[in-house]
Amino acid sequence: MDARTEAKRAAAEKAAEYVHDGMIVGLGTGSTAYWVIQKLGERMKNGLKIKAVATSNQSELLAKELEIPFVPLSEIGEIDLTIDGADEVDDEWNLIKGGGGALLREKIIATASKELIIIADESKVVKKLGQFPLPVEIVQFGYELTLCKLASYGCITHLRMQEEERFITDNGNYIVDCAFGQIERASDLHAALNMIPGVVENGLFINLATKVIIGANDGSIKELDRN
Ligand SMILES: O=C(CO)[C@H](O)[C@H](O)COP(=O)(O)O
Repeated sequence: MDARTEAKRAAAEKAAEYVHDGMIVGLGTGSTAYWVIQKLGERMKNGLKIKAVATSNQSELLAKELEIPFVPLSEIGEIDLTIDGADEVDDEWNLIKGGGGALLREKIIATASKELIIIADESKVVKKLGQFPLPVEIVQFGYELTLCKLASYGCITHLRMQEEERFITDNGNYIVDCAFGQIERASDLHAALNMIPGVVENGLFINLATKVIIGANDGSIKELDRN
C-alpha cells in the first residue's frame, strides 16, 4: 500500500473509533470512506451494533457485502454520526466534495447528521478552496443553458464524462466540474450557484464538518476539533 493510501486508511480507522453501539451512522463515498466501511464491517463481526445509511449506491453495495444493516431514511429523524471524505478542506473547515459524484446525497446526509467527521490525507488540506474544480450536480434538461449560467460566475465548465459517456449520478443527473481557481467567498458562491435553475446542488460544504481527521504520509494523524 502506498503512503497516501496508508494515510487515508489511518484517518479512516481513527474516525471509526467514534462509532459506538446503537448509533445510526452515515457512510461516506470514495477511496477514503472505503476504509471506514471496511473497518465498521470488521467491528460488526466483533459485536458492534449499528445501523447505517449510505451516501451512494457504491457505498451501500460495499456495506451490504460486509453485512452492515441499513435503516430506511423514512424511519429516522437524525443520523448520529457521518464519516466522509473530501476533495479539499480549508482553514475554516469548508469543503469541496463531489469528486466521486455523490455530493447531493452526501450533503443531504451531512445536513441530517449530529456529527460530521471529515477524513482525508494531507494533500486535501488547502488555504483557500478552488484548486480542485467544484463539482455541481445539474438536471439533464437544458444542461447547455445551465453550463452557460455557471460559466457566467467566472469558471471554466467541464461536463463530466465516464468512458466516452456523460457521467450520470445516482439521482439521474449530470455533474459539471467548474474550475474557479481560488474561491474567495465560498459561502456567497454556494448560495449563488444554487439559485441557478437547473442546478440541483453544488459541492461546497460550508460549516458542516464538526471534526476533521487528517492522515499524513509519514504515518501520523492530526485530529482537529471545532472549539
Ligand atoms: O465527495 C466525495 C465523493 O462524491 C469524496 O468524499 C471525495 O471525492 C474524496 O474522495 P477520495 O476519498 O476518493 O479522495
